[in-house]
Amino acid sequence: MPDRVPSVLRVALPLPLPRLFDYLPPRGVAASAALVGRRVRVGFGSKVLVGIVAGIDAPDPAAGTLREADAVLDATALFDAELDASLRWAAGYWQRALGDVFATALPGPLRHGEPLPDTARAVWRLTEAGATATPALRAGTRPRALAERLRAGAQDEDALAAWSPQWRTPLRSLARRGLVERLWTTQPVPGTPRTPPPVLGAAQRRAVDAVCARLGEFAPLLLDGVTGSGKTEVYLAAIEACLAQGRQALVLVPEIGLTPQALRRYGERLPVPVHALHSGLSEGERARAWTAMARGEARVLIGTRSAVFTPLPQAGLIVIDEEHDASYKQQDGFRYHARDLALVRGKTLGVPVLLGSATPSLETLHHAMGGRYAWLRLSERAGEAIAPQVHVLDVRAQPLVDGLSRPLRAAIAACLARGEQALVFRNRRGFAPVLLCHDCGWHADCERCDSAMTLHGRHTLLCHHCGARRRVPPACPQCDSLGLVPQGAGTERLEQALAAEFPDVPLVRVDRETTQHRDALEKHFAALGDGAGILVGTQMLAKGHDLPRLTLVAIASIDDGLFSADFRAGERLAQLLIQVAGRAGRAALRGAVWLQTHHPDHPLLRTLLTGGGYHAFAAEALAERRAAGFPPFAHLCLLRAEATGQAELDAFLAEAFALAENAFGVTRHAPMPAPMPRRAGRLRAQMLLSSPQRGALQALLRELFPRLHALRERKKVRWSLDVDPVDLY
Ligand SMILES: Nc1ncnc2c1ncn2[C@@H]1O[C@H](COP(=O)(O)OP(=O)(O)OP(=O)(O)O)[C@@H](O)[C@H]1O
Ligand SMILES: [Zn+2]
Repeated sequence: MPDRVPSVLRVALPLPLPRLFDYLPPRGVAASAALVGRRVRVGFGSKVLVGIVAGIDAPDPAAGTLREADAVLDATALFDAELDASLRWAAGYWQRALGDVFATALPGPLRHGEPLPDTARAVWRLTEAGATATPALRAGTRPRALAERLRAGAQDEDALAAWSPQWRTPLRSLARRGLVERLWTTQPVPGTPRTPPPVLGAAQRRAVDAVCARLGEFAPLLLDGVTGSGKTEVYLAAIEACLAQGRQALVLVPEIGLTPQALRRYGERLPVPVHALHSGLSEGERARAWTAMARGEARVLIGTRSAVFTPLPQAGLIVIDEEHDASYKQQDGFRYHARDLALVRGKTLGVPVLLGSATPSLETLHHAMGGRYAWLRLSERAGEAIAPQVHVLDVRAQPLVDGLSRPLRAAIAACLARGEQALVFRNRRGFAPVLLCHDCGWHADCERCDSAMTLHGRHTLLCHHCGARRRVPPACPQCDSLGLVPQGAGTERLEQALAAEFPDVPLVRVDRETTQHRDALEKHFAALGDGAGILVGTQMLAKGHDLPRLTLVAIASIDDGLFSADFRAGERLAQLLIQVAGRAGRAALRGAVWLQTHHPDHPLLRTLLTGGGYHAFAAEALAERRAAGFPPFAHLCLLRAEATGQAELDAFLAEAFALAENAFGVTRHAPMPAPMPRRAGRLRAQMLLSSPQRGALQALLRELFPRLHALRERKKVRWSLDVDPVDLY
């Protein structure tokens, strides 16, 4: 065999090891560059894995006999040149094995080696007989309404489902009479009846024009618009312009932003079917949406974090709604940030990336202030709505019963009496955050975590960190007193108190427990009706919802967030407060916000609520970050480690610390316990690296990552590198 001829496949396997694996091509297949980007099935130890050919190379003379790959699974590469380049960049930047990154980017079925799915969609249209018969169908019936709808054009099943959850019944009735027929197509279906857009305000118009002027080139743009200012209308208009140029659009939304309500809004306004990609879908549905975009059949995709990995062969625009949202950062495994990856893709693709928020992240705001991002502002609410009035309620000298003061109860009562709706916000689920012994001060802590257990109902203690559950003890385990009292109020307790006080209005609780399914939120809103009513809930209520009768937002407490040690805690809290306050008075009715606090003079609250609002807060916070050397003025990487024994943990971090010794331009901070030093029975510690130069930090990480993998201690320690961590926990 002539040596040094490229004849082995360098395969990226879905393993956390930072290297590629060499295989001979399957018998009868030549190792050519054309194989790069295709999936192969290979034996690995006793297992069979699906990997992606990352390159073709000459065999390493030092390597022993190589195994043959079992099969090549694709006729062409799965990732186009841009996506391939972006994924390689992501693997390098967030320090993750390429095989793992490739696997994350693929929908489940493709990752497991299945063929690309069939992407044809079922479409219904009137038959000739149906077109003739429609006017004769009984008026006011559902079959008639459906036939009228189909007269305007054929509709795919998603559009019908968005029109009515019970669409199948009238459809069957028409089908039985031969009035409708189904066909399968991969083409977008034209002629879907659409809701006309509102007339845009001047600021909205300017923003749309600014985006449209940049179509066809990379441009990062921040759409900085107060809550209810009509940012979504700007996205929609920009997407329409992008579609009119024959290009595709990708819209990213936060985890909980993608309600059926939001999907319907896009679906009814855009002239093409809107595809969705999120964790509520089956793996097969996700693979179909991914493939339809890859083939150019789908033109618009809305999805959560992982939708950022969708191929965009005819990209025109990327929109990131609520760009500040923490759910864009993956918090385990491959810790990528979807917003940042979207910006990199936008640059490679040469398309604008539109970041929207009422409370932009300090990083993004800093870029806008420095002129690196175009800064589009919407400072007023759209249509008739005006900004809500804010009242800060000093509760230091007020008796709180079940977490609610008398003036707040009165404000809620007045709101309900006007036939309007109130939202009572508390970012703690459960009945009470702490169970305390009134006599000796004992409180119920988790046995496996350094954390208090939350009381749920009357009898259950639950750890929100490890899921541990136990029954409330009959008496204090320390002093036998019977005086165990719940301290503070979670959503469950607020719900009970409000139900007792206002028994005649619908009351809905929205938190993780009551909102398991994706359409649960919509059911909750439906149960609220459109008269007087109360919503109680956590931050799930803070985002994106538009309830026209909602005029009062009551913030029961955010005091526990005011004194957190995390450098981003203030930013998070400010964003949450502004977002939840932004639910009040979004339509014709004026809104009000009431905030109960024991710290009315806290600088964050003063600046945010009575001073200059979010931008004044952000200016102060940026000055503090600059002084303290925190992002965006420094770049961080957190090495997190956990182990069952303290000695292994310390030894691992000591070695890591030593490895980082000679890094140029990077500060290595001494290892220390994590803010929660014990979780689920494991000890946790961390080491922070920081640098004012992204490049210097990246250079260190490139060296450090493989060396950490080679450490002797690594086997007993679970560790991860978190580049640009969103929190230090
Ligand atoms: N130009 C307009 N004229 C009249 N109504 C409008 C206009 N633009 C938007 N609206 C309406 O104002 C409301 C708020 O708009 P939208 O949901 O787009 O705001 P947003 O900025 O995305 O809000 P948030 O960030 O708070 O979720 C919606 O009911 C929308 O239909
Ligand atoms: Zn626990």
